[in-house]
Amino acid sequence: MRKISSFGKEIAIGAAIVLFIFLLYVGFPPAFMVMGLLMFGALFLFARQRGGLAMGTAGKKAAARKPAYLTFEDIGGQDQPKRELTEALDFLVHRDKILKLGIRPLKGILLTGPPGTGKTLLAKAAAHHTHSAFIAASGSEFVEMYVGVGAGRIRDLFKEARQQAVKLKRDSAIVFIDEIDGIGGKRDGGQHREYDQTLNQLLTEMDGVQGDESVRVLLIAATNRKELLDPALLRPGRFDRQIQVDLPDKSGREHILRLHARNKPIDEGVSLGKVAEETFGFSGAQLESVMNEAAIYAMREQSEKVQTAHLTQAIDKVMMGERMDRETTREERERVAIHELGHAIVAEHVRPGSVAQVSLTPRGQALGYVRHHPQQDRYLYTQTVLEEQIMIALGGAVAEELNYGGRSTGSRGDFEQATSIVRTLIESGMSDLGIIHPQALTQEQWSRENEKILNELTGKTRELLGSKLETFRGLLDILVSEETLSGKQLREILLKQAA
Ligand SMILES: Nc1ncnc2c1ncn2[C@@H]1O[C@H](COP(=O)(O)OP(=O)(O)OP(=O)(O)O)[C@@H](O)[C@H]1O
Ligand SMILES: [Zn+2]
Repeated sequence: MRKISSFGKEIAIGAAIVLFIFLLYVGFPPAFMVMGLLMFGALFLFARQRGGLAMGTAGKKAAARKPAYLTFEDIGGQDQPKRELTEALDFLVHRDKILKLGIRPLKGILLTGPPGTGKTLLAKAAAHHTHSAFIAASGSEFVEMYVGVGAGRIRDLFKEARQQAVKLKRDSAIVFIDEIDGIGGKRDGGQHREYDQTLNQLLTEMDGVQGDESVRVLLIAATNRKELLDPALLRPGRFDRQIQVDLPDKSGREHILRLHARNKPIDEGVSLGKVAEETFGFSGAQLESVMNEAAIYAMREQSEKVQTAHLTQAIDKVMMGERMDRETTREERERVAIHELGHAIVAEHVRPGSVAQVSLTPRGQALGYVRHHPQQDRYLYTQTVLEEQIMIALGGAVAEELNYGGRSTGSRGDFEQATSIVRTLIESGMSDLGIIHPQALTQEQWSRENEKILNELTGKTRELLGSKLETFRGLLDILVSEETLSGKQLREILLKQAA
């Protein structure tokens, strides 16, 4: 919350306390105490409202978020992004040195990666690290119908950042814009002017032509769809640094869980390392939910500590999302469709002609499925074949992640399948461990290798599907309305898109 609103709140609280003391002092009957309480409430609301009204539109949502006080130590995992970010920030910290050497000052840092991985946290920590003022907004706040409004808001945002820095006696400010693709997406020919103006204003602010050099403004932006960004934004002098923020690996997950367990009584029997193992593919935000939900389960059972069972329940709940025995909505069907298309597109890519049908009809536990042409029984599998199978299995979750930023329960069976193929790879000596006796492998070695292989193949799958996001749209419409898509249809559309 910014100065103005906390100031108002202080007045309100102060006034209420004075009133209370007064009432106590004169010994009024209880009815007056009730009145005092009511007045306290009214004053409090008034102060809040005043604080809100006094804020600019662009800054309002930003100010509703938490303040910037957060350090890199409060962020779990993400060692590489943290390192890259602090290196980049040195340019801001050692400003004089940089100027002396004639190095072009850093204008922007782009954080890319799936939602909930801590991009916002990194930006806040960056502000703390560089003693900068911090102001945040989301790209979606600038999308307006009227020409010039979005551009004006960008101008206000940067102005506000500079003013705040002056007020806090800082010589730099960090502006954080989440979902930058909302403003800086590719301009394809027919785009209307409003959009161009907003982006142009952003570029102008980044170039810093307004000359007030007493405060340096650094833009940190985040997106989970970098491929949609206008190339103008990616030119040197704009986002000079691009930092990939991925889903946390196992040790990262454990670190994040630990951070979110800090304020909770955890039973000695709980192994957060185990929880980390069971949450492959979870984002930091999902892990935070797991800890929170577990504490809620503990409370419900009137347990004083969070126990393993609570955590297990919480993992299930977070995986399931909101979905619980009710009819599927269009939204859900779209999600299932995206998931199944992920499997199908990877399958067609690694084994052309192999998909027989993609269907959204629930079958058994699954809400959708991909049917493959029967393959000849194989007795020998090469490493490539096994890796392709793993990629097909991962395709569903990766497609969801690329299109929605998160995963769902739908992928649980897929991960089990992927893991069991990984086991085959390792046990037949096709992993980096070489030829080993399976029994000689410790649990730790096993899961490290498993994680490594899965991460690598997830990356490959992501690359493959990431280049086909357009195709998803077209296929999605057909699949959701028809509920099935034949292998032939799929191949035709894939070919057309590739042409
Ligand atoms: N690395 C992490 N360490 C600790 N907590 C994390 C981490 N990543 C995410 N979280 C938790 O998830 C919440 C959301 O993270 P954050 O807003 O930084 O994600 P984001 O990458 O900016 O996502 P989005 O793109 O959806 O805005 C945080 O407030 C925090 O509770
Ligand atoms: Zn699946």
